[in-house]
Amino acid sequence: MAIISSKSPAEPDPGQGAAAAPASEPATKPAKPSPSLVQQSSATEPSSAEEGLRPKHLRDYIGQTALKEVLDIAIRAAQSRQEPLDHLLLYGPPGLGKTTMALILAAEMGVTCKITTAPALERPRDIAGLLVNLQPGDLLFIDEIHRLPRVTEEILYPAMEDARLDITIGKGQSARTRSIPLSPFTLVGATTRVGALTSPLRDRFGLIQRLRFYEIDELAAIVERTAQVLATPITAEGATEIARRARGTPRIANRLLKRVRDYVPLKLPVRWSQRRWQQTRCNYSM
Ligand SMILES: Nc1ncnc2c1ncn2[C@@H]1O[C@H](COP(=O)(O)OP(=O)(O)OP(=O)(O)O)[C@@H](O)[C@H]1O
Ligand SMILES: [Mg+2]
Repeated sequence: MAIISSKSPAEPDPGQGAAAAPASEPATKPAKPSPSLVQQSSATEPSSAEEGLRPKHLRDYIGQTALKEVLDIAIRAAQSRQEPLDHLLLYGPPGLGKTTMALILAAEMGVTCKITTAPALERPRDIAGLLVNLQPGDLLFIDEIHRLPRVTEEILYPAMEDARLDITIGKGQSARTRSIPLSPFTLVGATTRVGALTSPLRDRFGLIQRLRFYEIDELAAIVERTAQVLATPITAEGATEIARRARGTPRIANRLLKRVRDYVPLKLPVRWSQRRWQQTRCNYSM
């Protein structure tokens, strides 16, 4: 997976951020995170086509009933205690909604979601820079967390457990460790390979949740919702036909819907325009 990059005008030049430091430099100078390491979620500006299709609230997230129940309780408990949500590990095959759920959790908690991916956190100072810049309650989402380098992972241990960043100053016998307090935060890790996580890292997550493949009726509901977002008329039978071919995966269902949307107006133009007309009549109660 490519490193996420979203540079806003206010952000520093990538050449001056953490990513520009020499690879041998130890975690002594946590810097402002480079925009190539972190992306901030935005409810108003979808950064890609997929982004715009993501449900924004737990109530719009279709299926995964058991997961939603667990997270709903966790959210309400954290809010009543005015604490950040417990660290959460989401695992399951690609395209089932892990990133979507992380963004929803941040929205439900009313906090900022900072998104990064494990391969972007090569050096200790990459993760250190991210951690020290977190605001109280922020949600840090690390995708492909099973790919974290060992040295980065070890920095996360005290950060997750005690909201503390331990940094080593100097080398060899003169090396000293200094602790910097961090803002309390929530780490959400996502992985398709939970078995590849080390147990010290896995054990530091308060919640470990698996995403399951979706049932046909759930996928059909997702297709209907996506069709609505894309302003594409679709029948219940059509949504079910797409759902049947989606291999239990919302991303595949949405992709198939987009292909059907391209195909129908070209191959079945008359029926398409009739349906469009009916839909318009319906919308405006003509
Ligand atoms: N429960 C859901 N309800 C509605 N849409 C969903 C749901 N789950 C996933 N989607 C849609 O499927 C697409 C893929 O979801 P997402 O990117 O969250 O998957 P992922 O598990 O993070 O995949 P990967 O492992 O490849 O990173 C999104 O565009 C989202 O709109
Ligand atoms: Mg994802």
